[in-house]
Amino acid sequence: MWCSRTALGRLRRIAPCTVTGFHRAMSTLPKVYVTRKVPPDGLDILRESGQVQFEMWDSDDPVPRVELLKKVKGCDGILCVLTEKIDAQLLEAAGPNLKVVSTMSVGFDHLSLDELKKRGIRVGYTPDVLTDCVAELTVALLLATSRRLIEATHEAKTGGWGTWRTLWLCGHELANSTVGILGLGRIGVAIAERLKPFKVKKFIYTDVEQRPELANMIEAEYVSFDEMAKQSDFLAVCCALTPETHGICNLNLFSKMKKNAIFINTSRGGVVNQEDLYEALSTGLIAGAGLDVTTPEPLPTHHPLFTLKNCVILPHIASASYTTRNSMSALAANNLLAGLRGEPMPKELKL
Ligand SMILES: O=C(O)[C@H](O)CO
Repeated sequence: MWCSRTALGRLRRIAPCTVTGFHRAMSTLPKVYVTRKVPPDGLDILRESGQVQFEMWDSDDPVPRVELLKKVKGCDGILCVLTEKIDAQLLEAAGPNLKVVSTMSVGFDHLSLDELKKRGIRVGYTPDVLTDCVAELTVALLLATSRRLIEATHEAKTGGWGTWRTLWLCGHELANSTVGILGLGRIGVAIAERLKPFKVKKFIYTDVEQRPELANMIEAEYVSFDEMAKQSDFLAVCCALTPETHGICNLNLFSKMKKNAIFINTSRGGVVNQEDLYEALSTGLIAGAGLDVTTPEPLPTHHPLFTLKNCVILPHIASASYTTRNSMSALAANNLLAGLRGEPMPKELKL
């Protein structure tokens, strides 16, 4: 069902539509496929633009690949989320009309950038609008891990709470600590800004190159990867997943970290070697880990990491606030429409 504005545009959900004269009149509008039921703000923008006709996979679950390959055929634009692999096979299936791919995510490791570039397809993504939300969740996860909140509520609920004990459920505090940031960007800065009032002593960061402008905002010192491992009491991973960062958090890193260190990852699961992390956590190389992202997602419930009390695992919810998810969907829609008009996108990925 292909939908546009006016009568159909007023529908909050995309209801199945029958082919009518109205649809035939729309048939010259650029065709867009939306790969998931995205939050309403973005859908309203698409409908009210009058600029496109679009079809949406109207579900919270991912569109099956076979269906996706069928649906993108002949499309001018695709609005996707991070579970859809936009690779050579999909771009071939879409065909030569495809001009814009707009992802409702700041991460773009699901997009084959080389293949997109080769075909001159422009790419929109959604940085900035999720920075506060992701930073907030990162701090929550860090505290939940370092102060053992999940273990503590479990003990309270299940009869483990006996008398007050001097070292029971002790964790590690932020006051006077050194916080390391692996990959300093907007999100790393926002995390540091939130952690500063907890009386953190020092922020350090490492990256492929120094980022003086961002670092100055939080008075962070640039250090080598090894120094970051050695000095950090808390280490927050904020880098994008690229071939260079794939598996970068491995035994080499964990074995250099302090025994009281807390490792936090809200970027992508692929930056972590999970077997090595399991070893580090289970042998006491580091004190704890908080993960919002894993490989794969969802992480199977029988995965060894779930057996560890010192590992807190969340189901990729860092940007999950109503406000942020709506802003992401609105930005993704606006990127798509601008790209199809041949104008600069509000947030375009430079390929
Ligand atoms: O890449 C992103 O946008 C996050 O991982 C999900 O919000």
